Amino acid sequence: MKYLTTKTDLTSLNDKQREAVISESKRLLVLAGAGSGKTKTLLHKINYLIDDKLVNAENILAVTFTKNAANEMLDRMIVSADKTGYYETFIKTKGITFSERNKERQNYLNKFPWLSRLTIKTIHSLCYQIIKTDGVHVFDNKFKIVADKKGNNEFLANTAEESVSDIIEKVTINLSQNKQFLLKLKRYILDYFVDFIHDTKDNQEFRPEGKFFTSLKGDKVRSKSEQFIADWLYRNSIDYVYEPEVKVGKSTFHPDFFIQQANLYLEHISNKSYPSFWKEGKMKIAGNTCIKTFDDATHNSAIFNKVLDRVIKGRISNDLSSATVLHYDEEFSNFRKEITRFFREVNEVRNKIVNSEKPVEQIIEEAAKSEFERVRMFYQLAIPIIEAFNEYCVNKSYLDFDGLLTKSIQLLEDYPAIKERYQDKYKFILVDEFQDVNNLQVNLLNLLTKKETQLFCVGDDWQSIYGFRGSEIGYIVNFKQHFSDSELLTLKLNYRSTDSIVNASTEAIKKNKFQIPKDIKAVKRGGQKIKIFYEEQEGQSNAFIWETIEKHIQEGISPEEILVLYRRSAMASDLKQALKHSGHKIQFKTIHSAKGLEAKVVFILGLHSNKGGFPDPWLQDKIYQVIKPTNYDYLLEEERRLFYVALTRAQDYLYLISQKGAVSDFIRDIPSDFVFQDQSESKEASFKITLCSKCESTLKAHYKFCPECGANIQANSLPINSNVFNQIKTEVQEIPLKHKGYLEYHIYKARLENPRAYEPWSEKENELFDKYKDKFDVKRLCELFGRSEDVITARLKDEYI
Ligand SMILES: Nc1ncnc2c1ncn2[C@@H]1O[C@H](COP(=O)(O)OP(=O)(O)OP(=O)(O)O)[C@@H](O)[C@H]1O
Repeated sequence: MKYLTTKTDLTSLNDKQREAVISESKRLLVLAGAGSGKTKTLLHKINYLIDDKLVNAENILAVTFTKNAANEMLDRMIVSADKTGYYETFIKTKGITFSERNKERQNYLNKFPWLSRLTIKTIHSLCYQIIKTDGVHVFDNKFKIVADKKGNNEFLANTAEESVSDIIEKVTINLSQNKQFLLKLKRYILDYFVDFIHDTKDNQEFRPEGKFFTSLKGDKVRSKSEQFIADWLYRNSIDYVYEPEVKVGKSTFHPDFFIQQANLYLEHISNKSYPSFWKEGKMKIAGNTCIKTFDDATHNSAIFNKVLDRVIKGRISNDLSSATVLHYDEEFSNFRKEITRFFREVNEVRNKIVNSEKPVEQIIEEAAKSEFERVRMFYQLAIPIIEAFNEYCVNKSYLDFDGLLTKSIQLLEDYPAIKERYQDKYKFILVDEFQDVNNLQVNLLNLLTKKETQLFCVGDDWQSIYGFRGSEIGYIVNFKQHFSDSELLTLKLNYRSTDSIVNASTEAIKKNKFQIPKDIKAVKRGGQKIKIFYEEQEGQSNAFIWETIEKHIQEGISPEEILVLYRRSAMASDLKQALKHSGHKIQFKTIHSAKGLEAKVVFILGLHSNKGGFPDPWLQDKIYQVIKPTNYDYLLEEERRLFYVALTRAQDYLYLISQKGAVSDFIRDIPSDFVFQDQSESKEASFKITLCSKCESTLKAHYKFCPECGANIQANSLPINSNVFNQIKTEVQEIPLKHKGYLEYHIYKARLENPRAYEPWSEKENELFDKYKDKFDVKRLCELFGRSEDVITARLKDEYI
C-alpha cells in the first residue's frame, strides 16, 4: 500500500486494516475471522475521522450489542487518548470494582470532552435515548423498561420492579379465572411436560403395559380416552374413583370408574379392551349399574361430551353449577418447574414473533395448521397470554428491549422530520459485530442512514451465534444485496491465537455451507497443540483441569488469563464446586457471553454427544418452527459457529473436554495434525497422588497439610501410584459415580460437608479462638469457625497440629 502520512498513529495496523480505516466508501463491510483486529480497526477509524478528517465527534455513532462491548470500546478510546498511560494501568489493576471503573471512566470522559460527545452505545441504549427525547409522539417518554430477568441491565435506574416472567405469570393467573383456560393449561402441562407425549402426530390411544397418562385430577390412567373421561369428570367437579375394586362373590373386578354421586360404574371399551360380557353379567347380578362408553365416540370430543352429559349428569341430583372454584395456585402447586418452563417458551415465542415482523393473525393461522397437537395447543394458550402481556405493558407504560426498537422504528417512519434530524446528526455510523444484527436493527440502521452517511460495519459471519434470538446471518453473508453500492474488505491475519488453534478452528467452521470462505493465517507460530481429555465418567476431567490450571499458574500465567467455557451453565456447576477450594479465581463463562473475550488458557467443557451435550440444536422444537421454519442442518451450523467462537477465544493453550464413547462430532471435525498426538480416546487421566504416612490417607501431591489428620505432608508423604487410588475409589460405593476420579474420596467428601474444616488457621482466627474458646460450647465454636467437631476438640485439648 502506498506510503501515507496521517496525524493518527496507524503504525500498529497492517495494510488491510489501514485500508479500512482510510476508506471513504459509503457502505463498507470489513469481514474477518476471529482475532484479526476488527474492533481495533473500528476504533482507529474513529480516531482517524476526528484527527485527520476533522469530523465533529457529535457526528459519530458507534453501535455495539452489549453494554460490556460499549464500555470496552470507550475504555480503548480513553487509553489511546490518555498519553500519560495512567488509565491503561488503572483498568488493568487487579481487584478494581465495577463502580470504581465506571467512576474513573466518567472522570476521563470529563477530561476529554470530545470523547463524551461521541455516541458509543448499544443499539438498545440508542433507542432508549431516542424514545426519551422524542417518544412522546408514539408512546410515552416516561416509560419504564421491563427486563427478562430482575437485576442487572443497562437501564437499571429506570427498570420496572416486575420482570417479563413476573408479568407473564400475572396475566396467566388473570386468564386462569376462566376455568376453561385454566384446565386447558393444566392439560397441556400434564401431557407435554409431565407425561412427555412429545412429537407424536396422534396421541397413542392405549398402552396395555401401564398407566401413562395423567388426568387433571392427578391420577394416572391407561389411555387418552380414559384421560378424557377423567378430565370431563374433573372439569365438572364430579368426584370419581379410578379402577375401583369391586367384589362380586369370589370374583374381583376393576371397572374403569366409579362415580359415587351417581352410584354408577363406567367401563370404557376400546378396540384393545378384553371381552366384557362375563364382567357385565356378574356386575348385573350384584345389582351394580355399569354403563359402557365406546372409543369411537371419543374421536369427536363434542359428541363424547354430549354422551357423558347424558349418561352421567342425568344421574346426579345435586346442583352442578355450585362446582368448586379452581385456583391457579392449587392446580399448579406441584408443577412449578413445568409451568416456569412453559412461561420461558411463551416468552421465547413472544420475542420471535416481534422479530419476525409477522402479524399475530398469520402466526395463529400457521399454528392452527400444524399437524402436531402439542403445537396447536401451545399457541391456543400462548397467544392470549402474549396479547394480555402486551396490553398490560401498554397500560403500565412498560417497554421491553425489543419494544425500544419497534417504537424507535415507528417514530422514525412516521415522523420524517425527526428521522432527518437523526440522519443529519450521525454522519458516520460504525457497527461492531455486524453478524449479530436482526431485522429490527437493520430497519433502524436503514432509517438512520441517508445516502451521504458513511456506514462502516465490521463482523465475522463465522461468529454469528444469535440466530436463536432473531439475528439474521444473511445480512452479513449477503451484505452486497442488502446494501447497494457497498464494498467488502477482508482481514486475513489472526493475531490472537497460535497456528494450531487458528487452523483447527478454521477447518472446523469450513464444514458449514452457509458462510463466506476465508483464508485465515495465524501470525503466532509454534505453541502447544490442542489437548483433548476423554472422560470415562462424568466429572472425571475435574482433576485434569485442576492440575492443568495449577501447572499454568506455576508457569506464571495469572488466573484471570484462564477461561472455562461451556454451552450451558449446568455443565460447569460440578467443576466450579470442585475448584472452589483451589483458591484460584479463574473466569467461568457461557460461550455466548465470552464473545469478544480472549484468554491465554481456555478449557471447553461438555463436548460430548449425549443429551444436553454440544452440539445441541434446541430450536428444532416444533413450537418455534411455526414462526421461522428452520431445518436441522441450519441449526447445526449455528452450533458450529458457537464452537468456533469458543475455540478462538484461546490465545496459547486450548483444552477440550469430551467423553469416551460419546465424542462430539465437532471434535471429530478437527484434523489430527492440530491435536496433541499422545492422546487417544482410550487414554486415562493420570493422577499424582501421595500417601500420608501418619494416617495413611491418599491425597493430592501438592497438598501442604493432610486434610485428614493435619500432618505436614512434605515431611510425611509417600508417593503412591494411581492404581492404589483407583482401587480405593472403586471400593467406595456411596460416592456418586460422577465424583469418582476427582479427588480422593474422603477428602472430597469431607470438604463438601465442611469446606473450611481443614484449612490452616489464620493468625486472626487463632486470636479469636483463644478469646472465645471458654465462652462457647463445642457446637457453637464449630459454627463460628466453620470447622469440624474433631478439629475444634483437638484444638481445645491443644492437640491440633
Ligand atoms: N495489526 C495488529 N498488530 C498486532 N496485534 C494486533 C493487530 N490487530 C489486532 N491485534 C491484536 O489481536 C487481538 C484481537 O483483536 P480484536 O479484539 O480487535 O479482534 P477481533 O477481530 O475484534 O476479534 P473477535 O472477533 O474474535 O472478537 C488483540 O489482542 C489485538 O490487540
